[in-house]
Amino acid sequence: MTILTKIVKEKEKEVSRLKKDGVPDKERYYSTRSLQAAFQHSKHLNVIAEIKRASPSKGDIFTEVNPVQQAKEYVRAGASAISVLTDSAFFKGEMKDLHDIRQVVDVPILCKDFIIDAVQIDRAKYNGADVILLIAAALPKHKLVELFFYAKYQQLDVLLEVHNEVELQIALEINASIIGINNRDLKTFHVQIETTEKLAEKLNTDEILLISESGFRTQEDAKRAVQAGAKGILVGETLMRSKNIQETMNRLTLPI
Ligand SMILES: O=P(O)(O)OC[C@@H](O)[C@@H](O)c1c[nH]c2ccccc12
Repeated sequence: MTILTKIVKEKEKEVSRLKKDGVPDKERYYSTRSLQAAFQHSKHLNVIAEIKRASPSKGDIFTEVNPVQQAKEYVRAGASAISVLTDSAFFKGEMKDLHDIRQVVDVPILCKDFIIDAVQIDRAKYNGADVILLIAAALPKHKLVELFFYAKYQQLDVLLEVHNEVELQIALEINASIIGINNRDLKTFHVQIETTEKLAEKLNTDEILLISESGFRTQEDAKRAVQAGAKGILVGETLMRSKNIQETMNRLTLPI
Protein backbone atom coordinates (compact mmCIF):
# COMPACT_ATOMS: atom_id res chain seq x y z
CA MET A 1 0.00 0.00 0.00
CA THR A 2 1.45 3.44 -0.90
CA ILE A 3 1.66 6.18 1.73
CA LEU A 4 -1.01 8.13 -0.15
CA THR A 5 -3.42 5.21 0.06
CA LYS A 6 -2.68 4.93 3.79
CA ILE A 7 -3.30 8.62 4.35
CA VAL A 8 -6.56 8.55 2.40
CA LYS A 9 -7.76 5.59 4.49
CA GLU A 10 -7.00 7.53 7.65
CA LYS A 11 -8.86 10.55 6.20
CA GLU A 12 -11.95 8.41 5.63
CA LYS A 13 -12.05 7.74 9.37
CA GLU A 14 -11.50 11.42 10.13
CA VAL A 15 -14.36 12.36 7.80
CA SER A 16 -16.78 9.95 9.48
CA ARG A 17 -15.84 11.41 12.88
CA LEU A 18 -16.34 14.93 11.56
CA LYS A 19 -19.73 14.04 10.13
CA LYS A 20 -20.79 12.41 13.36
CA ASP A 21 -19.59 15.23 15.63
CA GLY A 22 -20.39 18.06 13.22
CA VAL A 23 -18.00 20.84 12.25
CA PRO A 24 -17.40 23.06 15.26
CA ASP A 25 -17.34 26.85 15.14
CA LYS A 26 -19.83 27.07 12.30
CA GLU A 27 -20.82 30.55 13.35
CA ARG A 28 -17.44 32.05 12.45
CA TYR A 29 -17.26 33.85 9.18
CA TYR A 30 -14.14 35.01 7.45
CA SER A 31 -14.09 36.85 4.15
CA THR A 32 -11.51 35.19 1.96
CA ARG A 33 -8.46 36.71 0.32
CA SER A 34 -7.53 35.70 -3.21
CA LEU A 35 -4.16 34.13 -3.73
CA GLN A 36 -4.69 34.26 -7.47
CA ALA A 37 -5.09 38.02 -7.56
CA ALA A 38 -2.07 38.54 -5.32
CA PHE A 39 0.25 36.29 -7.33
CA GLN A 40 -0.65 36.49 -11.00
CA HIS A 41 0.78 39.92 -11.78
CA SER A 42 3.55 40.05 -9.28
CA LYS A 43 7.08 40.92 -10.36
CA HIS A 44 8.83 38.50 -8.07
CA LEU A 45 8.57 34.83 -7.29
CA ASN A 46 6.01 34.41 -4.51
CA VAL A 47 6.94 32.13 -1.67
CA ILE A 48 4.18 30.17 0.03
CA ALA A 49 5.87 29.40 3.32
CA GLU A 50 4.73 26.25 5.06
CA ILE A 51 4.28 25.25 8.68
CA LYS A 52 5.39 21.62 8.63
CA ARG A 53 6.36 19.95 11.91
CA ALA A 54 6.99 16.51 10.45
CA SER A 55 6.31 14.45 7.35
CA PRO A 56 6.13 10.78 6.43
CA SER A 57 9.22 11.13 4.23
CA LYS A 58 11.42 13.15 6.60
CA GLY A 59 10.12 12.23 10.06
CA ASP A 60 10.29 15.04 12.63
CA ILE A 61 11.38 18.36 11.16
CA PHE A 62 10.62 20.96 13.84
CA THR A 63 8.00 19.62 16.24
CA GLU A 64 8.44 22.28 18.96
CA VAL A 65 7.68 25.12 16.57
CA ASN A 66 5.35 27.88 17.72
CA PRO A 67 3.22 28.06 14.56
CA VAL A 68 1.97 31.59 15.20
CA GLN A 69 5.46 33.01 15.74
CA GLN A 70 6.79 31.07 12.77
CA ALA A 71 4.01 32.37 10.49
CA LYS A 72 4.59 35.94 11.67
CA GLU A 73 8.26 35.57 10.92
CA TYR A 74 7.53 34.20 7.46
CA VAL A 75 5.38 37.22 6.67
CA ARG A 76 7.93 39.65 8.09
CA ALA A 77 10.53 38.03 5.85
CA GLY A 78 8.32 38.54 2.77
CA ALA A 79 6.20 35.39 2.37
CA SER A 80 3.26 36.01 0.02
CA ALA A 81 1.10 33.32 1.61
CA ILE A 82 1.25 30.78 4.43
CA SER A 83 0.57 27.08 4.04
CA VAL A 84 -0.51 25.22 7.15
CA LEU A 85 -0.36 21.44 7.24
CA THR A 86 -3.43 20.56 9.25
CA ASP A 87 -3.13 16.78 9.11
CA SER A 88 -2.22 15.36 12.51
CA ALA A 89 -1.74 11.63 11.88
CA PHE A 90 1.14 11.99 9.40
CA PHE A 91 2.33 15.60 9.65
CA LYS A 92 1.71 16.44 13.33
CA GLY A 93 -0.33 19.53 12.42
CA GLU A 94 -3.72 20.69 13.69
CA MET A 95 -6.61 22.75 12.38
CA LYS A 96 -6.08 24.97 15.41
CA ASP A 97 -2.73 26.07 13.93
CA LEU A 98 -4.55 27.49 10.93
CA HIS A 99 -7.16 29.17 13.08
CA ASP A 100 -4.55 30.76 15.34
CA ILE A 101 -2.44 31.94 12.43
CA ARG A 102 -5.49 33.51 10.80
CA GLN A 103 -5.83 35.81 13.81
CA VAL A 104 -2.38 37.34 13.26
CA VAL A 105 -1.48 37.41 9.55
CA ASP A 106 -3.03 39.21 6.58
CA VAL A 107 -1.70 37.19 3.65
CA PRO A 108 -3.76 34.32 2.14
CA ILE A 109 -3.63 31.03 4.07
CA LEU A 110 -3.61 27.62 2.40
CA CYS A 111 -5.16 24.71 4.25
CA LYS A 112 -2.80 21.88 3.38
CA ASP A 113 -4.54 18.61 3.95
CA PHE A 114 -5.81 15.55 2.14
CA ILE A 115 -9.33 16.64 1.32
CA ILE A 116 -11.68 13.87 0.24
CA ASP A 117 -15.03 15.27 1.44
CA ALA A 118 -16.91 18.59 1.50
CA VAL A 119 -17.10 18.51 5.28
CA GLN A 120 -13.32 19.13 5.40
CA ILE A 121 -13.80 22.17 3.16
CA ASP A 122 -16.41 23.52 5.60
CA ARG A 123 -14.01 23.01 8.46
CA ALA A 124 -11.17 24.74 6.62
CA LYS A 125 -13.41 27.67 5.78
CA TYR A 126 -14.73 28.06 9.33
CA ASN A 127 -11.17 28.10 10.61
CA GLY A 128 -10.09 30.88 8.29
CA ALA A 129 -8.59 29.25 5.18
CA ASP A 130 -8.48 31.27 1.96
CA VAL A 131 -7.21 28.47 -0.26
CA ILE A 132 -7.56 24.70 -0.11
CA LEU A 133 -5.44 22.01 -1.67
CA LEU A 134 -6.98 19.28 -3.81
CA ILE A 135 -4.66 16.46 -4.83
CA ALA A 136 -5.42 14.87 -8.19
CA ALA A 137 -3.59 11.66 -7.22
CA ALA A 138 -5.86 11.20 -4.19
CA LEU A 139 -9.27 11.38 -5.88
CA PRO A 140 -11.26 10.11 -8.85
CA LYS A 141 -12.10 12.84 -11.35
CA HIS A 142 -15.80 13.13 -10.48
CA LYS A 143 -14.91 13.69 -6.82
CA LEU A 144 -12.28 16.29 -7.72
CA VAL A 145 -14.86 18.15 -9.79
CA GLU A 146 -17.43 18.03 -7.01
CA LEU A 147 -15.00 19.29 -4.36
CA PHE A 148 -13.53 21.90 -6.69
CA PHE A 149 -16.92 23.48 -7.27
CA TYR A 150 -17.92 23.19 -3.66
CA ALA A 151 -14.79 25.10 -2.63
CA LYS A 152 -15.53 27.79 -5.21
CA TYR A 153 -19.06 28.05 -3.87
CA GLN A 154 -17.51 28.64 -0.45
CA GLN A 155 -15.43 31.42 -2.06
CA LEU A 156 -12.19 29.59 -1.55
CA ASP A 157 -9.35 29.46 -4.05
CA VAL A 158 -8.30 25.96 -5.04
CA LEU A 159 -4.72 24.87 -5.56
CA LEU A 160 -5.07 21.75 -7.69
CA GLU A 161 -2.02 19.57 -7.25
CA VAL A 162 -0.70 17.37 -10.04
CA HIS A 163 2.38 15.26 -10.50
CA ASN A 164 2.15 13.80 -14.00
CA GLU A 165 0.66 14.44 -17.41
CA VAL A 166 -2.55 12.49 -16.85
CA GLU A 167 -3.29 14.46 -13.69
CA LEU A 168 -2.41 17.73 -15.41
CA GLN A 169 -4.86 16.91 -18.18
CA ILE A 170 -7.59 16.41 -15.61
CA ALA A 171 -6.75 19.74 -13.95
CA LEU A 172 -7.03 21.46 -17.34
CA GLU A 173 -10.36 19.77 -18.07
CA ILE A 174 -11.70 21.02 -14.76
CA ASN A 175 -10.52 24.51 -15.73
CA ALA A 176 -8.47 24.91 -12.60
CA SER A 177 -6.95 28.36 -12.59
CA ILE A 178 -4.25 27.62 -10.00
CA ILE A 179 -2.21 24.50 -10.65
CA GLY A 180 0.44 23.18 -8.32
CA ILE A 181 3.03 20.86 -9.75
CA ASN A 182 4.37 18.73 -6.93
CA ASN A 183 8.00 17.85 -7.50
CA ARG A 184 7.60 15.09 -4.93
CA ASP A 185 6.02 11.84 -5.99
CA LEU A 186 3.61 11.12 -3.13
CA LYS A 187 3.91 7.41 -3.83
CA THR A 188 7.71 7.10 -3.76
CA PHE A 189 8.78 10.43 -2.08
CA HIS A 190 11.25 10.97 -4.88
CA VAL A 191 11.75 14.74 -5.47
CA GLN A 192 12.92 16.41 -8.67
CA ILE A 193 12.42 20.02 -9.82
CA GLU A 194 12.49 18.62 -13.34
CA THR A 195 8.87 17.53 -12.83
CA THR A 196 7.85 21.20 -12.92
CA GLU A 197 10.03 21.91 -15.95
CA LYS A 198 8.56 19.01 -17.92
CA LEU A 199 4.89 19.56 -17.09
CA ALA A 200 4.98 23.37 -17.29
CA GLU A 201 5.64 23.08 -21.02
CA LYS A 202 2.09 21.84 -21.41
CA LEU A 203 0.59 24.91 -19.73
CA ASN A 204 -0.11 28.48 -20.70
CA THR A 205 1.34 30.13 -17.61
CA ASP A 206 0.01 33.56 -18.65
CA GLU A 207 -3.47 32.25 -18.03
CA ILE A 208 -2.96 29.62 -15.38
CA LEU A 209 -1.22 30.47 -12.15
CA LEU A 210 1.54 27.92 -11.74
CA ILE A 211 2.94 27.04 -8.34
CA SER A 212 5.89 24.67 -8.06
CA GLU A 213 5.81 22.58 -4.89
CA SER A 214 8.44 20.77 -2.82
CA GLY A 215 12.19 20.35 -2.72
CA PHE A 216 13.29 24.01 -2.86
CA ARG A 217 16.59 24.69 -1.15
CA THR A 218 18.87 26.79 -3.30
CA GLN A 219 18.55 29.92 -5.40
CA GLU A 220 19.28 27.72 -8.41
CA ASP A 221 16.16 25.65 -7.61
CA ALA A 222 14.07 28.83 -7.46
CA LYS A 223 15.56 30.04 -10.73
CA ARG A 224 14.47 26.84 -12.44
CA ALA A 225 10.90 27.39 -11.23
CA VAL A 226 10.89 30.97 -12.58
CA GLN A 227 12.24 29.79 -15.92
CA ALA A 228 9.50 27.18 -16.12
CA GLY A 229 6.90 29.95 -15.67
CA ALA A 230 5.98 29.46 -12.02
CA LYS A 231 4.71 32.53 -10.17
CA GLY A 232 5.05 30.86 -6.83
CA ILE A 233 6.89 28.14 -4.97
CA LEU A 234 5.75 26.18 -1.95
CA VAL A 235 8.51 25.74 0.60
CA GLY A 236 8.30 23.68 3.77
CA GLU A 237 11.32 21.88 5.12
CA THR A 238 13.97 24.43 4.08
CA LEU A 239 12.17 27.22 5.94
CA MET A 240 11.30 25.06 8.95
CA ARG A 241 14.96 24.13 9.37
CA SER A 242 16.31 27.60 8.59
CA LYS A 243 18.24 29.42 11.31
CA ASN A 244 17.78 32.68 9.41
CA ILE A 245 14.38 32.87 7.76
CA GLN A 246 14.99 36.32 6.28
CA GLU A 247 18.15 35.17 4.58
CA THR A 248 16.46 32.01 3.25
CA MET A 249 13.53 34.03 1.93
CA ASN A 250 15.84 36.54 0.23
CA ARG A 251 17.60 33.68 -1.49
CA LEU A 252 14.35 32.28 -2.91
CA THR A 253 12.40 35.45 -3.75
CA LEU A 254 13.79 36.07 -7.23
CA PRO A 255 12.54 38.67 -9.71
CA ILE A 256 10.29 37.25 -12.45
O1 LIG B 1 9.03 20.46 2.54
P1 LIG B 1 9.10 20.75 1.09
O2 LIG B 1 9.91 19.76 0.32
O3 LIG B 1 9.55 22.18 0.83
O4 LIG B 1 7.60 20.62 0.52
C1 LIG B 1 6.57 21.54 0.85
C2 LIG B 1 5.23 21.10 0.23
O5 LIG B 1 5.32 21.20 -1.15
C3 LIG B 1 4.85 19.69 0.66
O6 LIG B 1 4.67 19.76 2.03
C4 LIG B 1 3.59 19.14 -0.02
C5 LIG B 1 3.22 19.31 -1.31
N1 LIG B 1 2.05 18.69 -1.56
C6 LIG B 1 1.65 18.07 -0.45
C7 LIG B 1 0.49 17.32 -0.20
C8 LIG B 1 0.32 16.87 1.07
C9 LIG B 1 1.25 17.08 2.06
C10 LIG B 1 2.39 17.84 1.84
C11 LIG B 1 2.59 18.34 0.58
